[in-house]
Amino acid sequence: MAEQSLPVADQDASAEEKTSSRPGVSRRALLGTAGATGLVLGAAGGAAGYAAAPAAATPLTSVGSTEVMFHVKHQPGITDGLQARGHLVAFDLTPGAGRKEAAALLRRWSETARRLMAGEPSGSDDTDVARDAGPSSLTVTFGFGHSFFSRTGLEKQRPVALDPLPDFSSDRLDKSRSDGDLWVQIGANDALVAFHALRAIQKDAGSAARVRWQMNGFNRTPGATAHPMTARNLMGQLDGTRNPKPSEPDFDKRIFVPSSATPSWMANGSYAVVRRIRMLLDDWEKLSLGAQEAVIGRRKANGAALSGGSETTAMDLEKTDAKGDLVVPINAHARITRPDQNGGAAMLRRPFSFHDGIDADGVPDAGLLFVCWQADPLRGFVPVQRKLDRGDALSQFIRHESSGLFAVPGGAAQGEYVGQRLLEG
Ligand SMILES: C=CC1=C(C)c2cc3[nH]c(cc4nc(cc5[nH]c(cc1n2)c(C)c5CCC(=O)O)C(CCC(=O)O)=C4C)c(C)c3C=C
Ligand SMILES: [Fe+2]
Repeated sequence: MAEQSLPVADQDASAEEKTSSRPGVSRRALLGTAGATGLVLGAAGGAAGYAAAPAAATPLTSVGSTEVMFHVKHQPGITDGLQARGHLVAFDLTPGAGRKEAAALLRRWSETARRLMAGEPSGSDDTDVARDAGPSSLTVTFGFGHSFFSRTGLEKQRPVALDPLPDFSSDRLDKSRSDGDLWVQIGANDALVAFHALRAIQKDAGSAARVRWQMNGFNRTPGATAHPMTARNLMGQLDGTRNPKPSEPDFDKRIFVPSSATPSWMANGSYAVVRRIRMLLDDWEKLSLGAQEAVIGRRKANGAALSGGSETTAMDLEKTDAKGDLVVPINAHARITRPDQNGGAAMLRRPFSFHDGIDADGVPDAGLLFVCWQADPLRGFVPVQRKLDRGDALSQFIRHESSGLFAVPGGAAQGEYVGQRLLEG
């Protein structure tokens, strides 16, 4: 079976350098031995953690002790495994705030993210909400929206790839919950750790920026299953099976901006497309199992293609049944989204599910916070969404309600803040 939608430490050789379970215990060792319930005494609770903590540090499992590094080549939160809790927040700079204020904000945010990802308090005014929980695989990721560049007088530095996405006929977008000058993605395997980071990031914004929209999501808790599995979405499908893997030779080329790219501040960065996609669950749940499987082209139980085999068996696009009909229908979602059906277009999907209660008309406000990563949206999300727009069996069960496109620069080097090369270049 594929890993939890995204490759975790065991699949991604470089992940070992990006995560650690202190003290001196690698994440891989923990997963392989004690697993998610393995105790790590004193991790993140001692000298490196809450400085004012009592002498006896809280024992942590590997879930709590796992730390994702902040100073890495690509920002955290892109290739890391799906986290149990997530917050997506867009900010607009306040009137009067420009490049100088934005630079100071990114400097503050980067320092807060570094500290919290290491399991340290955010500062002297820390609220203690994340006390005892360790870093819990917290990641904080920062991006810039199209409007950021005119607000800060940096139009010449705006990448062409950040041009607004085209309109899609199936879009039902709420502009107030779309776009934004700045975007922050927070993920953690502990809900309190994620909330704590969200509050710290919001407080850091001070008078420089205010929240434009916020969305909250979740995934299965890592460690809930004995072996890592591809995650399920709220329609019950295994979602993420065919995500590109870091071990594949063209992974970096597909997902990350090359170091030689222009503008140079985007070297090693990526572009995030964010869509709040409502699932029309009342309609979906009325379908028979067979009809649901035909919509996707894969089995619900194990994610295998309808042409046979297991989750990882290649889909046979030509296979027909006794009547001569294609066993993977021509409009099946998993058929028409494939790179080989879209001129090679590929993306790394790293979503969170959401559930914001029940609407006035009694239907669940639930679905997918679809976040996908690519080196260029015109060779990733755009052609695939155009194809889906023309005839995806899934389209009558979903509704795209908001949209954002953000330029996410490469990771900050030691002593640097995220976006410094843009803001001070
Ligand atoms: C434009 C990109 C995509 C949108 C929007 C999208 C929405 C969406 N997808 C599912 C469920 C599944 N998607 C699956 C595969 C899949 N989907 C996309 C792209 C978009 N999906 C791609 C590129 C792929 C992989 C294609 C391939 O390479 O084979 C699957 C099958 C399992 C898997 O590979 O992940 C499911 C299930 C939902 C529910 C949804 C909107 C709510
Ligand atoms: Fe999909």
